[in-house]
Amino acid sequence: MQTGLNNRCAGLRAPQGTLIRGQAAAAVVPCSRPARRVQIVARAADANLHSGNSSQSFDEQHDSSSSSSGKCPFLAALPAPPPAQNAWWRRLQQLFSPADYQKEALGPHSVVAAPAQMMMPPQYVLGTADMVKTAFAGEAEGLTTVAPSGLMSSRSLLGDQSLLMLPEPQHKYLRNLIMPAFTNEAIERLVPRMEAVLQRYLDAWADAGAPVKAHNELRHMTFEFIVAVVLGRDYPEATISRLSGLYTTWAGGLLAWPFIDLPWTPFGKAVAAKQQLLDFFQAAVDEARLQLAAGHAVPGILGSLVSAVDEQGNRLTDAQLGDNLLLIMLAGHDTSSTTLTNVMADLQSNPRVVERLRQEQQAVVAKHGSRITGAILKEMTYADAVIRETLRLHNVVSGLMRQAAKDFELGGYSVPKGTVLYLPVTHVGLQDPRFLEQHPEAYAPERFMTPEGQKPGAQMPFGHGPRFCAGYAVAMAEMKVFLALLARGYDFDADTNTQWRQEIGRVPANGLPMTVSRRPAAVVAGAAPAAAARR
Ligand code: HEM
Repeated sequence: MQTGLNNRCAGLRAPQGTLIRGQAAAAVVPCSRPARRVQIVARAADANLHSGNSSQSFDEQHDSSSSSSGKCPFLAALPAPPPAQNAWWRRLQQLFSPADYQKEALGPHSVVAAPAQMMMPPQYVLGTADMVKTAFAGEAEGLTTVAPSGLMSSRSLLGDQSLLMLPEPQHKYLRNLIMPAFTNEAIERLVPRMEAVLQRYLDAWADAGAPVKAHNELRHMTFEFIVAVVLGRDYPEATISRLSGLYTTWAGGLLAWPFIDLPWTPFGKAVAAKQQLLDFFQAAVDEARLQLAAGHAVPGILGSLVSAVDEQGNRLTDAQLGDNLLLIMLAGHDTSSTTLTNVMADLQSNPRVVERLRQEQQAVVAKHGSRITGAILKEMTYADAVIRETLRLHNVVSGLMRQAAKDFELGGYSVPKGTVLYLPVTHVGLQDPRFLEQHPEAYAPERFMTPEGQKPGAQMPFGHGPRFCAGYAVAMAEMKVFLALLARGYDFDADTNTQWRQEIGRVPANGLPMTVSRRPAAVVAGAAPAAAARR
């Protein structure tokens, strides 16, 4: 399939008729260049896709239309967005309090230009869900591209073949090979393993007989979980600890300026940790390939990855597997653990929500027994809404970047090629028009249970478009299994009296001390009246 793009200079179209804070967003700009077709479906035969040569930039591969000398006169006549409402140094706030930064920068505007910084491309902050979605989706049409990370560390630590590093169409090609590992059927097979890992942690906390630091424990739990579901087997505790330590060192290197690769620098240590992780994955990949060749089913996400074949019969290379196993493990544990930490704090503050979670579990257990399957998870609509509500208020990925791959128009403003687009996912989620009249500051999972609330609306905690979170279904299954087991079998009491600081999402300064105890067996079977979490 080829998707054609009519390359008028109105490349990025805001939805027709959208009114953006009093300004009509042009749907089609009346300034045509000859239409140009953009190949967006990846085949191995496409330029160097399988060998993975991604050194050529997206622009070099695809765009010769919007050089500065050939600007569309219509676009040239459009204004630039108004300047951001806050001083340049307030951009630091982006790191510590992203939601406040996003709100202040935008003020009453739908899009603003962040203060210029020397040697840096211009940056626009987009303030409506429609604009943000259009920028995300524009990548599939060749109008935006993943923003180059300002961090030198990213490419060397994430690897050339990481989905996060690849522009289109290489990204799409690789994603098509990777995604079968994340289908509903693939996840269905993982549910028993998920349940076993999560149950073990809950039991250990109950057996501790003393408060555990929930945030740290949830990080361990989600790490062990992701190792188990990706590699499809259990490893001894010593191996998990070693891998977890290597991950911490490796991920720390992404921000370890100066990026000097010497054995004693944090960056050098991260490079060494990455190599050890890749060696570990390579051994698992070699073993999985042997099993596959011998006609055995290979478990876990790795099993699907080593089995994946493109239409020319190519399989994922060692580099593609290594870089993306690194990514899946990184993307798949701190995000979930931080979300679950926030869920625990939100539940602690809202006993009525705990009560309703328990009622849902009693109904599910009464209908299906205590076994959890993928189909049964779908019936846990309240647990689903709880996670969505926590992500609405305490989103982990607060903002994302894209870059204009050519000149285009957005909401009546010109966006020159190269402009970095900051997509303030948290801000637009908090401004979701569906909830503005419904106490948006309140914790109310029920808002996601109406037919209207079930639509995505302005909520994009997992992104949107071609790079939508690959592990979305795994993450939701993991968090729902955890909530189901918790509500069925345990009481908890968490100390939410703490400061929250911004890391990957907001994390509690006190680590969220939490006491866990088992509930009477009758409650698990759905016979006893549900009680709220102890306060
Ligand atoms: C609460 C949990 C999670 C949240 C909030 C989350 C959020 C996100 C977001 C916002 C993106 C889009 C990045 C972009 O557009 O540039 C993303 C991408 C990704 N996520 Fe997640 N994620 C979560 C869990 C997971 C899990 C459990 C896995 C793996 C099992 C995973 C694997 C990935 C991968 C591989 C990508 C890159 C996709 C691509 O570039 O095509 N994530 N995630």
